[in-house]
Amino acid sequence: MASRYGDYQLEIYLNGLTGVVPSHPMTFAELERRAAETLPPWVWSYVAGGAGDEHTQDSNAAAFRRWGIYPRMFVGASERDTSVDLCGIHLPSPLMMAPVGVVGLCSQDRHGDLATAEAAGRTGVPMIASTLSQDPMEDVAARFGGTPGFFQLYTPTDRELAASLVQRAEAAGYAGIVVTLDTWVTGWRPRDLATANFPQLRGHCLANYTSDPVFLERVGEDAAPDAVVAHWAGIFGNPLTWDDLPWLRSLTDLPLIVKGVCHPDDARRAADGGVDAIYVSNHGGRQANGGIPALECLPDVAAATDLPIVFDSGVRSGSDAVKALALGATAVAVGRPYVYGLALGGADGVVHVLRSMLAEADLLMAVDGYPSLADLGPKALKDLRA
Ligand SMILES: Cc1cc2nc3c(=O)[nH]c(=O)nc-3n(C[C@H](O)[C@H](O)[C@H](O)COP(=O)(O)O)c2cc1C
Ligand SMILES: O=C(O)C(=O)c1ccccc1
Repeated sequence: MASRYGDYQLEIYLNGLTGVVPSHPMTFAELERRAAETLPPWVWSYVAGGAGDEHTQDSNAAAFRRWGIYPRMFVGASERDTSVDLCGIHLPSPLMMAPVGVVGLCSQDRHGDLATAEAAGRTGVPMIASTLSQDPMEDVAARFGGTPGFFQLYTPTDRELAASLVQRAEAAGYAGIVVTLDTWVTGWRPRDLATANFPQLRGHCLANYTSDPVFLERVGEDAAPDAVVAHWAGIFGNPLTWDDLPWLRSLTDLPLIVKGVCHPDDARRAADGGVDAIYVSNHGGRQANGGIPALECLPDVAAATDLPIVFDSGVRSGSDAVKALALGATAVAVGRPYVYGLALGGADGVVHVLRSMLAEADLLMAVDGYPSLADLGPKALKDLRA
């Protein structure tokens, strides 16, 4: 399928002829600056912050500067094919929206999950809907408008609850399950500690639990908010081991994607355990500081497995996405950038951020002579550190 993502550029310039300039930022730096001004301080610090002194978080974005994309001439890449197949699911582009637990709180009406789902429907960019949402997963899925969606599972210690959440995702039409492995306990986050702020402990973003029959059976239909939070805090995180993988696999026939895998040995073992895709991520640097930029982990994981690979952590632009694809990702997810778009402009703001990223990537493939994603491999890149 030929992509027309670059047309967003023309649309913006043509609007300019009638005096209309884009109402949302055109760079990540400006997006971040304006989101900081717009979001309530306690939401901003939670979203923007990371683990420790945020060295890993900063390194995630900086790691893209190690690589330069070779421009190739006489290619005539006038049509680009950006479509991908992810576990049998056809996607018009390799871009995805990473699961963000507090996205619900990032729009003025506190229904940011629904606005994000609407943006998925308008762009064809899939949303990976977090377990931690302001609206139940069924209501989120109802807004996908034909774009496939994924459900991200935080595996609770209560196995029946885990099974119930996955069954609900299947019934609601989600196309795949993403199990996050790196966050069964919260990392050391100085910004949140300094403000003694943790949104879920204040009762936010627990709609998937309070709408779940198993959870309600445990706490009682009329449980007080404090009792809900206390029960949630008690069952939220399950420190899974390899022995749990057969059980996880048995929960669903949908594609199973494991998120947070950064070591090639873990990728091999997960593949042996029957998962359908590996999601390379260090949670945007929110969980462990002193780590490795996620992009640096990507080539080794890609070399270790034939499974499709989803990548996130530090992607801030279309050229970042192209580099991750060249280093072995099948699909690339963004976190904070679309959340900031949501904060500034609701669903329209998310659509703007996604279309801008897609347009930049598409035009880069045109200018640099890469007509399809298959043309983007390690040879498209120069290691500027070597
Ligand atoms: C505020 C916030 C909340 C997040 N919540 C979740 C979550 O609920 N589940 C999950 O798997 N990852 C969660 N993540 C991690 C993202 O899925 C993703 O790995 C990360 O944001 C990617 O890095 P980036 O923000 O640099 O693009 C969250 C990230 C942020 C910023
Ligand atoms: O904030 C996060 O990154 C996140 O996903 C999370 C959710 C619940 C508990 C701890 C971390």
